[in-house]
Amino acid sequence: MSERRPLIAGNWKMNLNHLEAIALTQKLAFSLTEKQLTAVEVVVLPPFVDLRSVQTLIDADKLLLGYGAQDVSPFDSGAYTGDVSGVMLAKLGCSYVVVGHSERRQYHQEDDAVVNSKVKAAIKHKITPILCVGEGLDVREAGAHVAHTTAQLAAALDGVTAEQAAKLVVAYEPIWAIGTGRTATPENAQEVVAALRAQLAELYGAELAGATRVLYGGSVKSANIAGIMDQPDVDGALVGGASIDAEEFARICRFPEHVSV
Ligand SMILES: O=C[C@H](O)COP(=O)(O)O
Repeated sequence: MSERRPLIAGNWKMNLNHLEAIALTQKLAFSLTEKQLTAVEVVVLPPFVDLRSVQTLIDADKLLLGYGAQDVSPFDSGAYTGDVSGVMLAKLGCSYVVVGHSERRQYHQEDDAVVNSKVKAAIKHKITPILCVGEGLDVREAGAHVAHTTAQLAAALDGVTAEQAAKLVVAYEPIWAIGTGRTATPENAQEVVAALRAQLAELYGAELAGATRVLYGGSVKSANIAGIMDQPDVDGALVGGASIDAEEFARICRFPEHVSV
């Protein structure tokens, strides 16, 4: 495993109301020891309407859990019905925000330019973007997955300086593996994650690339996390479906043997 601190982030997607969010957060906190939560950074990414409840619980009980949002507006304020700004997320203490998720790209027509503007909005408000890239099955079958994902990464970071990119987290999520139960093999994940790191090195130099955490996402479960984490360039996971089951998510977060107690 690399020296980069592993990060396991649970993207709840459009699941759980604020009461269910409180129950899940409590259960998760009680399922993991301080040692485990120190060795591995564990972050929850609830829907917007749950954020205040999750924040209140984590702050009041000083839980060793991070939290963030699933989306951010490119705008700071104004007549943008339905948007939630980085200003608002920062006020709620969010440390992370997912940007460029394939579900946003697919269902909300977010193209590279929109993703780029959201990355910049997050950085402006000192919220770490978890920048998602990933290829569809057609691209994978055509053997163009590395070119596709590295191009997505470069486009999302257009105009972002090395200083601004210093805390960036990247997530490789092959679309064909999301919610399908069809996980990429650890070798599939390593190939693309290593290429993304090489792209970061090209953009910002080897030091920043070596310090940036790159996650894998797509049907991650307790049964496959160890093989994925064994890959030298994979620093953690962005977990969807399995993250709304507290026990299963805790098992995923306990993956390294040395923090199994
Ligand atoms: O953001 C998380 C990913 O889309 C993975 O979702 P999944 O674990 O349900 O496949």
